[in-house]
Amino acid sequence: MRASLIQFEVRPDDPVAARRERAAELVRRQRGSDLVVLPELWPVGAFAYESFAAEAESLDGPTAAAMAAAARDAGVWLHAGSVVERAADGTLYNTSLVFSPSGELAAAYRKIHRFGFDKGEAVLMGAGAEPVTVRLPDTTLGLATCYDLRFPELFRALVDAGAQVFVVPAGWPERRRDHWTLLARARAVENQAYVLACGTAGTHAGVGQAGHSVVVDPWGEVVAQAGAGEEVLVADLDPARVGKVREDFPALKDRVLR
Ligand SMILES: O=C(O)CCC(=O)C(=O)O
Repeated sequence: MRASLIQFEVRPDDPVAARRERAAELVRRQRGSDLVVLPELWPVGAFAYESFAAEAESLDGPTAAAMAAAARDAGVWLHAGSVVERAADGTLYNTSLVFSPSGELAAAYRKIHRFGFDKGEAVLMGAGAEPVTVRLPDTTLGLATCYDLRFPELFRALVDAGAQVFVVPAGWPERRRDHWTLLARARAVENQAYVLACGTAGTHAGVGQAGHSVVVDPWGEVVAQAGAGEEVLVADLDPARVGKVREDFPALKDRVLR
């Protein structure tokens, strides 16, 4: 199973429409992959708080439409990263979208742990409530977004729901890059699952981005890792390896607290 992580650069001077077109074109170029992943809030920028309300869209808005078409054109499963969703009651959410190769919306996940403490996303957005998994032909994805990576209980809930591959779009800051790789590996080791962690490149809203998207296998080994700039990171996953690691070293069976 081939995964392509598009470590997109949110260029501050690009209008949202241009970012959308560029991202769609990058997805189309991944024909031959099974799963393509984009990062968190790439249409607006994860730290461009002042633009969240103006750029919010519904789940059949322009980004969803462009991503559905790109998934269909490329014939891939597409985790399209996240958008600022405006729900019917006006609440904003940081919502990840997954499309099937025929362009159907297969899943939407509202980020549960909002980042910013007393500002930014934490005050501008509502919190999601439901862990989300997505069944693919060969595996099951578990969805998490950026700051969620710090909350192992979410990943355990996803494992209990059958997840074998965690997909984590992010806009992780350069300042905490060490945490990014460390936490991605920790979530892989403790859950004996693949982690596909796809961040952004460049600087937007004055926040330098970590890049260094990473694919970690169920033993915690780094299979592939990007550099700092815009890049497509390609890695081959063996879905059978999850079952093999869980069978050979059955630590998940020794859980006591649920
Ligand atoms: O947890 C972190 O260090 C980064 C989190 C973050 O930037 C986010 O969730 O948008």
